[in-house]
Amino acid sequence: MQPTPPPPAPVLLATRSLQMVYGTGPTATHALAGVDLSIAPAESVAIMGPSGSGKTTLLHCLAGIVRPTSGSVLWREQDIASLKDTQRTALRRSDFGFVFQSGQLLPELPAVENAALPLMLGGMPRAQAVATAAVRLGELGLAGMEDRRPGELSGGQAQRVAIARALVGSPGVIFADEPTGALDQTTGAEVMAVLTQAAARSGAALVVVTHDPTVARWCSRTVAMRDGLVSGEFYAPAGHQPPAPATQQATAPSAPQAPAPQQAPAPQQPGGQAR
Ligand SMILES: Nc1ncnc2c1ncn2[C@@H]1O[C@H](COP(=O)(O)OP(=O)(O)OP(=O)(O)O)[C@@H](O)[C@H]1O
Repeated sequence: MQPTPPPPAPVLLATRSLQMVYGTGPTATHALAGVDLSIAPAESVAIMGPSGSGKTTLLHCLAGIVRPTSGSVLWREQDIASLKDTQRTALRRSDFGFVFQSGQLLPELPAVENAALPLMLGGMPRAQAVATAAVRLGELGLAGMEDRRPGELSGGQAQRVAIARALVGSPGVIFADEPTGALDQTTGAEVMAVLTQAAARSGAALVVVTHDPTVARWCSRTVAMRDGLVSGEFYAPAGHQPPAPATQQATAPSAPQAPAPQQAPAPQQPGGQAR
């Protein structure tokens, strides 16, 4: 008797035959050459690859920041590549969160207002938005720092504010482009601990573009890119737990105690479960 195949994993976000060409004629750059990718709800996916392989272009297409040349981007089965710019902007505000490398906070606003911005832009009254953002900051270990301006925060604290801002509207997915790129290794590990735990707690999927294999190890899957195509996928073993943060203070106070570290497969090395 044949065993019953497992049910297909649910899909939150997907690309189908995704192509992105910058420019025309002989100078055209084929940044994405036909990418098929499916991301499940609450999954964490790292996108790695050499410089110029198309990682950021893929992230921008997934997030509806740019419109692909051809192919589709399916968000909850809706093709967002065919939406008008105003519709994609509204979708980004309501359903997506973003964390970038650095410099993303408004320097004149206190931390809590930076974190509250997506809610205020969505029409929530200021007092309610600020109160909601303050709760998020507290969850991420920033209680007492609500009134500090970005210039009064460390790089790691500023990234926590950015993570709070990304999560404040309870998005279905968070996109992070080199979120630790401006940080040292220890602070970067702390930020990845906070980011992955906070995304998991809120049930959001996470898509991280990174050059750094130690960042990718925080994710349950690594997608390798080369020349605008997916060249391999590596899954962390079942029960994968990310590496323990460098210090216990690295985790948000409300986060569960990190279990003993269990090594995820190094991306792009034999031993990972390529599919
Ligand atoms: N706006 C643009 N106009 C023209 N070409 C672009 C544009 N953005 C990206 N490209 C080109 O598309 C290709 C893929 O770029 P992309 O930034 O997606 O790669 P990447 O893997 O993220 O690179 P990196 O790791 O260096 O950030 C590169 O050849 C790049 O030069």
